[in-house]
Amino acid sequence: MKQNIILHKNSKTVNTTIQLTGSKSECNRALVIEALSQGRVKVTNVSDAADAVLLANILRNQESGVRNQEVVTAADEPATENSQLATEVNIGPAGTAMRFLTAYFSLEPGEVLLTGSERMKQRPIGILVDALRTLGADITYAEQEGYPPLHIKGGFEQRTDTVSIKGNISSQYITALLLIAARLPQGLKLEIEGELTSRPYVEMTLSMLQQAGIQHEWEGNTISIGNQPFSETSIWVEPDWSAASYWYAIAALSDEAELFLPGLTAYSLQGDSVITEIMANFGITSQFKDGGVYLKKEPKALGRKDFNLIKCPDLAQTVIVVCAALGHEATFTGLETLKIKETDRIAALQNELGKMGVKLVEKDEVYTLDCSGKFIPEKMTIATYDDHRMAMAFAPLALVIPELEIEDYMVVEKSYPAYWDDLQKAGFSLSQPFTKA
Ligand SMILES: O=C(O)C1=C[C@@H](OP(=O)(O)O)[C@@H](O)[C@H](O)C1
Ligand SMILES: C=C(OP(=O)(O)O)C(=O)O
Repeated sequence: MKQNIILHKNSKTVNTTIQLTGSKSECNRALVIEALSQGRVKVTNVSDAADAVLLANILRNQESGVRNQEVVTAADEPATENSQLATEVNIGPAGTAMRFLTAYFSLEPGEVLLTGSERMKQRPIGILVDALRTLGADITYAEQEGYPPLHIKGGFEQRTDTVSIKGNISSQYITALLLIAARLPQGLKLEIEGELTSRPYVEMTLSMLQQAGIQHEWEGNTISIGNQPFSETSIWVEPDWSAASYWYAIAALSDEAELFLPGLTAYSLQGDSVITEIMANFGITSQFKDGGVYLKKEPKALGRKDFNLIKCPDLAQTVIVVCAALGHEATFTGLETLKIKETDRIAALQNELGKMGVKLVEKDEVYTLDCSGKFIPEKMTIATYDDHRMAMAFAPLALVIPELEIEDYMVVEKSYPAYWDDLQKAGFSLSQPFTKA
């Protein structure tokens, strides 16, 4: 059952140490690499993020041939005595896992019906399916053309080594293909058409493959990976910088803040570590020492007004909510992909910021905050739209709004299950709303 939570924060001071769980993005890549490496690569510091835990269960249970799921017949192929049975794999709301597994199950022998939550069935996957079909994969749509669920008959014979793919919809399609590339008999030459969105995520993939012994070349718009073996190695998953962004937001909305986040380094594979630069504009200093990062709030006039978030879309809600709370009328670009994430994040932000009189106005793909009608309500209830980042990005508003209610608070489990416990540790008080019997 979906439940709400009410947040209060009396003092505007925070001073604590928060140990963040492993990065969902790094962990999901590492798990796929581990599975593809046939026992050579081991993942350590597996994330507590529900999406990563689910992916680990699916991939690590495969040897038994069970994949931890019920065996069903694919919807587009009624059961007959001769038809093969497909194993149903349900990845819920995990977009990254959906995309990575589409490539993975195309490669590995076996038949799978890969499905997810209702929202997952609205998140496009046609670009990836087309690319895999060009390579030779056998994938059919079990419901709507271009969207999950997918019926995948694995173990395809490779037809070509060269595939062209649009870069501006989701980098996850590109990562999915790169992850399996070294196991393709002919390797892969991936030509990226047009602009590449979320580029640091592709760089993260290539770096992690390199850690596992897989070499690549990236020349112009083409990434090439030859058929090659994985090395014996272990991959340690760094703490999650996207999760760290909520602590930067908390610091930005506090009067005094001193926080220590162990395990985070300046040389992260995660593009979201750019939160250190973004939040420097809000007076938050980041000092890397003792194997982690110290955040400190320093008095500073708000400067920067333009934020291009094309490389770090998961920071959009964090940064936009902080700007709204501070009445900082900034403009944002690079937000095009937000409409196909866990929810339409643009619409969700517009609705929820509207509850404090702030507008997020779009013109020619430039989004501007209009704070002219901004007010601070005594109580505000935030809808979260099955999106963990809506809950986590709005919670810091408890530092400015006396009573903040967050709907369906358990949604944070997707990437940061300990979020509410950590807020309590930082001095936020949490209570369940009174519900009539
Ligand atoms: O590869 C990844 O781990 C991710 C890539 C990004 O998606 P897009 O490439 O679709 O923007 C990001 O939003 C998502 O949370 C994680
Ligand atoms: C977009 C996200 O995740 P995914 O695409 O993996 O569902 C996210 O974590 O913000």
